Amino acid sequence: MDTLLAVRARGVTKRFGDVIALDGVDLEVAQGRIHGLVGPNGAGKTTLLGLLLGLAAADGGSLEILRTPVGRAQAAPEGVAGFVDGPGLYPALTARQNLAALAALRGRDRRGAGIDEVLDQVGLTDVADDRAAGFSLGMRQRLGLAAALLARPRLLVLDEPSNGLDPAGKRHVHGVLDRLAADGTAVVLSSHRMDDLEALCSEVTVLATGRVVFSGPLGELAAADRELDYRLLTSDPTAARRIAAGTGGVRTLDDGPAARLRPDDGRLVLRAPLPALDALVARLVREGVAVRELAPVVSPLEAAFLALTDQQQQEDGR
Ligand SMILES: Nc1ncnc2c1ncn2[C@@H]1O[C@H](COP(=O)(O)OP(=O)(O)OP(=O)(O)O)[C@@H](O)[C@H]1O
Repeated sequence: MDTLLAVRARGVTKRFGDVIALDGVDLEVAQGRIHGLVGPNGAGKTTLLGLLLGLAAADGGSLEILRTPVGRAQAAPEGVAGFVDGPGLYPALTARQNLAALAALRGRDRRGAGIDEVLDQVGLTDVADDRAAGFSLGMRQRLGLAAALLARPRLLVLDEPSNGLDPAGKRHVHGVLDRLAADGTAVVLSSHRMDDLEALCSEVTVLATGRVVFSGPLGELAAADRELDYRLLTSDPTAARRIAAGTGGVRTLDDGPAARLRPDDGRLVLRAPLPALDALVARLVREGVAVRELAPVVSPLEAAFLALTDQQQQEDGR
């Protein structure tokens, strides 16, 4: 339903000279969703996030943010916050002073601005009076998130928010984003990490060379009928190879780039869609070959991502 959309982009284009950074991008993000933006380097993720933040204007197409049409003017509607290319901070100021300065810029009284609350939310209370200049990348990311939270956003836009975060920091930030989404805030974030996306997002948009090659629920991206590469360890590798060769839809990968995937321990590397793999396992068991290990070479999500983006880049001749 349109009324619940925080972002609605139709055919958005953005050029930098001869470079088409975004080429007819459609994007819909509903309130309360955490939407991941993924794609190879140069795919257009930062450019798109910048448009959502009002840091630049699109050259074509239409963009509605929080149900407000965004025209050529470079200003995001009230209720949008976040950062691209790392948060902008004053290194000489402490974490608390950075947030107070921001609150003052927004014309808010520092006591009523909720500075202590957002420092607590991102886990920076203990270093609130330390200068940002001494902060690690992960701490700067958290302070950037705190700055965005001060604005009480209904659309939060984050470029690589997990950059530099240790596992505990990542879990903390994920918790903050989950709670925001549960309260109805839409979050759009970019990431190169498939594990982050799987942990955080229910839906993703995959960009390649400025175009959307997939947009929808994560589960649909890792479709069951897609071919994946698997490593298979059995009690009898020779018999397993013979049986795999005789199972429709299963290919044994021994040559070319796949050879590097083959460990020297009797494991086979196979390429197959899930139904063919099921048939192979059933045949192995019937013929008395024990399956000791069967695992995808890369996660189904990563494989789907690589397949989609490779295909687009080949079509574009890149
Ligand atoms: N200010 C700019 N001037 C010129 N070209 C630009 C500018 N910003 C982006 N581009 C180009 O637009 C394309 C998309 O860049 P963008 O930074 O949006 O990609 P990205 O998906 O965020 O990449 P990465 O994963 O490396 O951050 C690239 O070809 C880039 O070189």
